[in-house]
Amino acid sequence: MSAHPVIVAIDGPSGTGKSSTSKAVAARLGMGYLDTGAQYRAITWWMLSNGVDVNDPAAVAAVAGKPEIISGTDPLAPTITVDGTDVAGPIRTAEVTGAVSAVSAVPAVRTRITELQRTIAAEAPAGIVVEGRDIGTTVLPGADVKIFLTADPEARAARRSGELRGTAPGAPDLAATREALIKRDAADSGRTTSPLAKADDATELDTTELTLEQVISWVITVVEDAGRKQPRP
Ligand SMILES: Nc1ncnc2c1ncn2[C@@H]1O[C@H](COP(=O)(O)OP(=O)(O)O)[C@@H](O)[C@H]1O
Ligand SMILES: Nc1ccn([C@@H]2O[C@H](COP(=O)(O)OP(=O)(O)O)[C@@H](O)[C@H]2O)c(=O)n1
Repeated sequence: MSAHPVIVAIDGPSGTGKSSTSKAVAARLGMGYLDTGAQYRAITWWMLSNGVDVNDPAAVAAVAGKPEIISGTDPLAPTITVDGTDVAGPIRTAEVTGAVSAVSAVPAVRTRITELQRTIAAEAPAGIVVEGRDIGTTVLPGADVKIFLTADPEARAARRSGELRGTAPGAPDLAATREALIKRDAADSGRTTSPLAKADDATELDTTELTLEQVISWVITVVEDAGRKQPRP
């Protein structure tokens, strides 16, 4: 369909539908999928597991190069390991969620993870959908398609809360989930190094009133249009 493998960047705050949309789009178009939040969660998990003070940026920076993080990019079965250990479950705990913004704000962490992300995207044979906070602005500024998803905080909290109730017994209630989500968004948007932001050339979609299927269809149309506009090989 195109001259080179298509690269799609999907950014936005928590609970806007980035992961669900990106996975489905990648699966239906036969592309790879990369969850960059999982990588920041993985390095955070390693810091916590090794007794590193996550609120001490110098301590985090000093060991940022140590863990080996490997992401599997099959959208039907994405994987994440740290030094060979499968951490797909442990990276979703409230402890990691509460610490990830502090760890991901450390420039040495971002440099390391950004390099990893660029290598994965460059090596994706059939193109890739990469989702996160700074993909369109910093990681892959030359992406073929850039999308910025948004949704009202109430909708985002309700979605996240429903998801946690389904997977984690004893999960926090809606108000607590909403508060934690708003706090994390503020930290992610306010940090100095590559904050959560919409790239100037990204297309924004408010998903508040849309079903997941509507969002997926819309993104697929945008990606297919971009593929058609590319020069013939
Ligand atoms: N448009 C939507 N309408 C309703 N629920 C949605 C929508 N998009 C995503 N969800 C649900 O919201 C939750 C969070 O979505 P997710 O894709 O993980 O968001 P993000 O990656 O942006 O944090 C999931 O349970 C997902 O099924
Ligand atoms: N490209 C990215 C992706 C995630 N992150 C960080 O990683 C955290 C977890 O990302 P995530 O995508 O798993 O978050 P959820 O919204 O899915 O809970 C974010 O809150 C950011 O602190 C980042 O800094 N840059």
